[in-house]
Amino acid sequence: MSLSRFATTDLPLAGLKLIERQNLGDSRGFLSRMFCAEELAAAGWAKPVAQINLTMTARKGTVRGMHFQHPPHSEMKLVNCIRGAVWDVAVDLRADSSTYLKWHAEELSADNRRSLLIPEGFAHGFQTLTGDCELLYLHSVPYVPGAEGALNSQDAALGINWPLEITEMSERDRRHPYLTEEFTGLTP
Ligand SMILES: Cc1cn([C@H]2C[C@H](O)[C@@H](COP(=O)(O)OP(=O)(O)O[C@H]3O[C@H](C)C(=O)[C@H](O)[C@H]3O)O2)c(=O)[nH]c1=O
Repeated sequence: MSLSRFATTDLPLAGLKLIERQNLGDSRGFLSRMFCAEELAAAGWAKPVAQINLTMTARKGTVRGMHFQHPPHSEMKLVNCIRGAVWDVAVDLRADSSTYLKWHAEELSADNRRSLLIPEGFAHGFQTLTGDCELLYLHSVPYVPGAEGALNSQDAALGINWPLEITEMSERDRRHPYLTEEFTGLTP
């Protein structure tokens, strides 16, 4: 049996990866590995896990995001959906990237066991496709409130095509600024 517990797919934004967890099932149920430093180093996860967060979002159609941390607190995120299903979006904010301000989305769900490995320099957000969605985040650096940055998920300059009518968003997320020329991207 292969020791690999993950299938990794390169996505159109350099460094962004789709990680599919393998289930080892038997008559009792299954075992699924959520993280492996050695295997995921090959997919680009180059630091220890600094923090793990769990969020639950009750209402279908809710949007959270688009969040990032400013350098030097830029973070890698491994976003896992362990209950329900979400439309998970990463936006490339790397100032020197050929895909600067481009976004890519994947459907992550407890059933498809897919995760998004998001490199430093990206904003992240999602929309719930079901009720009671739980996301388990692995972060490569601690949460630094003063380093938080965000883009507005509705910004036409990003043009994110959210799949459902938006049913809920935090006031803080509603008020994130729209992009102006002053924003020139993130540099490490
Ligand atoms: C991110 C974070 C937040 N907090 C506190 C700050 C607020 O008092 C409260 C909720 O924070 P926020 O509204 O930013 O949480 P979300 O909007 O769900 O942010 C999450 O969703 C988007 C899509 C993401 O990508 C973030 O990484 C992820 O954490 O938790 C913490 O204490 N630690 C943390 O690591």
